[in-house]
Amino acid sequence: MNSLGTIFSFVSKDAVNKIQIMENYLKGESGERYRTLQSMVEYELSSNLVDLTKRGSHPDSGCRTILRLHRALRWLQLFLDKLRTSSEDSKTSTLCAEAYNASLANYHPWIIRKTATVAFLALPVRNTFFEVMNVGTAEDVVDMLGEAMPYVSNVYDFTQELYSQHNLLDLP
Ligand SMILES: CCCCCCCCCCCCC/C=C/[C@@H](O)[C@H](COP(=O)(O)O)NC(=O)CCCCCCCCCCCCCCC
Repeated sequence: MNSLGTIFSFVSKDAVNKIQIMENYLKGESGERYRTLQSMVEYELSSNLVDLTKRGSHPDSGCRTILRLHRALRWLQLFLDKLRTSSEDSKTSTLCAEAYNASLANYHPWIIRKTATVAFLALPVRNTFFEVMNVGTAEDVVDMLGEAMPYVSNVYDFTQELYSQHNLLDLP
């Protein structure tokens, strides 16, 4: 992200902030409960640590923080798949915007959507983007993405199922 330029700092700042929230829970006195998604959900729900309908005394619960990152993982899943199946002359900005509009955009206010759309325009063409990813040739990247995709999908599907069971997919 950082190698893509400061224009994406508003994205990585938010992601880093949310990861920091989860790391703090893991280091906290109930750290044990945050070792798995299931135990986090059970612990926070049974201890009333989640704002279920509107943001209140638990604005940064583990459940809502993971949900925000889970939605971003959906964007990443779509974006990586488009990268993997795109042609040489595809524009990363288009692939990124299509993935964003089909996922995260639905949860962001107008101003974030506009900022993100402008930021995407700064993305390099596909092969330059692959060089930035520093994984090797375009073929190496496509192979690596093909290997990584099942893991990304497994994590996404597992979280989606767990959150859907506990009706946590719309946390404020
Ligand atoms: C490769 C270029 C990366 C472009 C990133 C596309 C995602 C654009 C996200 C724009 C939103 C960022 C601003 C944050 C807004 C937050 O309000 C919003 C809601 O949280 P809140 O309810 O606490 O406020 N936050 C979120 O939706 C979470 C955003 C987290 C984005 C993480 C993106 C990770 C990107 C990983 C890059 C991998 C590059 C690909 C390499 C093969």
